[in-house]
Amino acid sequence: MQNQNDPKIIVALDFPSETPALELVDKLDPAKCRLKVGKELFTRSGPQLVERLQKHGFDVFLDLKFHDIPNTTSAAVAAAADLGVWMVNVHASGGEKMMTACRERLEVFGPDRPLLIAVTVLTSMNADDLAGIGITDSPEAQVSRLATLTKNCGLDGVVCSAQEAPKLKAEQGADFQLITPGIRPLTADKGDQQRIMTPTDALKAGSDYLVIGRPITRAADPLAALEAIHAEVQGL
Ligand SMILES: O=c1ccn([C@@H]2O[C@H](COP(=O)(O)O)[C@@H](O)[C@H]2O)c(=O)[nH]1
Repeated sequence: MQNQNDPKIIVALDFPSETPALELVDKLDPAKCRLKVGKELFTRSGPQLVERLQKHGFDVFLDLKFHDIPNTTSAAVAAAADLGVWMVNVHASGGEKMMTACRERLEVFGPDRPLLIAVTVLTSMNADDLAGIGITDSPEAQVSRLATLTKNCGLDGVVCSAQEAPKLKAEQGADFQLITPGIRPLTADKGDQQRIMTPTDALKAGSDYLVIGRPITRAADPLAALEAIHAEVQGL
């Protein structure tokens, strides 16, 4: 069930175990943020933790970025739907057949199905990284191509950098959801992210949801860091 407040900030719970994750979650308000469970925490703590977070009232984005053959991937998104998550994702580079199979598999879950989105180009990648895997187009062009494929397969949106948001909103329309990691307040470390934007600029550029991890979770006072971002974007 979707959070009626529709908070735009998704806190990435990238922790090595559920103890520090729950320590932070206990201080958070589900009216003000959603939570993302990714590969590390899910591999450690599994579906039980996701259920626990949901019982606390949080919408959960299960960020496992499935990438496999259509039969395997569609079964995995159905398992995520059974778990009751708000959002689940696959890699767009898995292609048309895989994404279509996933979308079709979720139809039986009706209107309460999770949002199904596809990762375009990881925000940690720049043009050189793309060239390294044989893609000579710019990240922006590759993101556009994969977003068009994703929309044609009937998915709800993509993971991209906020830098690509204006182009994608123009090309794919306002309803196509843009979930943007690589969010960095001005004072935050870039870390391994390449295509970054501040929370304010990202929302102004057309991001629907901001995925924010280390600027909150590694802050000396994570709650204060989240509150500062929340205050910054309030009313945008
Ligand atoms: O392209 C992508 C797709 C997913 N992510 C995930 O988002 C968070 C970002 O965390 P930060 O600490 O704010 O960098 C992380 O869980 C990634 O797995 C991404 O960064 N880029």
